[in-house]
Amino acid sequence: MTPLLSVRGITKRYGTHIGCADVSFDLYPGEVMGIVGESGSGKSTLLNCMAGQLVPDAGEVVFDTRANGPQNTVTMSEPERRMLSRTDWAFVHQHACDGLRMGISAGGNVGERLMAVGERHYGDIRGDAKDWLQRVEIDAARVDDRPTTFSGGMQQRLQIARNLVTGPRLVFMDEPTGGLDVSVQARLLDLLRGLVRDMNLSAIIVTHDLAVVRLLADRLMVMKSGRVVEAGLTDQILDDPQHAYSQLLVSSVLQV
Ligand SMILES: Nc1ncnc2c1ncn2[C@@H]1O[C@H](COP(=O)(O)OP(=O)(O)OP(=O)(O)O)[C@@H](O)[C@H]1O
Repeated sequence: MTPLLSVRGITKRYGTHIGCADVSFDLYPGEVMGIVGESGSGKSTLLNCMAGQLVPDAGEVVFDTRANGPQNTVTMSEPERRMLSRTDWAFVHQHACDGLRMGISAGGNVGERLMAVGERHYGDIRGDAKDWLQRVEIDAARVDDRPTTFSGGMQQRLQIARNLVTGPRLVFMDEPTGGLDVSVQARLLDLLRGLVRDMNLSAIIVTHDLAVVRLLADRLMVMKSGRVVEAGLTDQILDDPQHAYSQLLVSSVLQV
């Protein structure tokens, strides 16, 4: 099977400082990869390099495009990459305000992404937007309300609807449950798990929270100082971490 995403030797420096170094892995269709590590370990740098938001100093990110098969997204043209990020890719930010347009309605937020891929029929767009609001457990009657009137959990669910409405195949998530109350986090995780399964989504999830990866990720990469120190099946790493740093990470969480 062709990997959906093939990452080879991704390295990003900030001046002389290493953001991430020599990261390689394959992600297959329907697979969810978790990236964990302490603050400053390079998780966001790696995620942004993979999602085309940062240009790596070295390495390739090869994505199996629908139209032309595997393509290196690091060297593809900006318009091609932009089109990918509207169609096949989605990016869920930690702070919903970074992924939503707070000044337009909830329906507008979902509909905008449909229009970006060529949908023009107002009635269809509004209908799809309402359907998606319901799928993320937001009352369709709120379609004309602005996200500023929503709770933090609702804003995050709206961001997810906006991202998934165009049927992407790969979703990048940066701390999707960060900053939310524990009960709100649990509901969001349940929702995400259902959507990933129903849509057969592939996802890469950066998080501090091992409960998030335990629930969502098939595989895990543990990062420290910009490098991957351990990679493997999530349950295996969490139940029997091999690297001293992974052991510390797992035990420090268990003690909380
Ligand atoms: N714009 C930048 N300029 C200089 N150094 C940076 C920049 N962004 C990140 N770094 C450095 O690169 C390293 C990796 O940072 P990164 O944000 O990728 O880590 P992280 O694991 O995502 O951390 P966090 O969990 O706190 O978001 C850190 O040492 C950080 O200080």
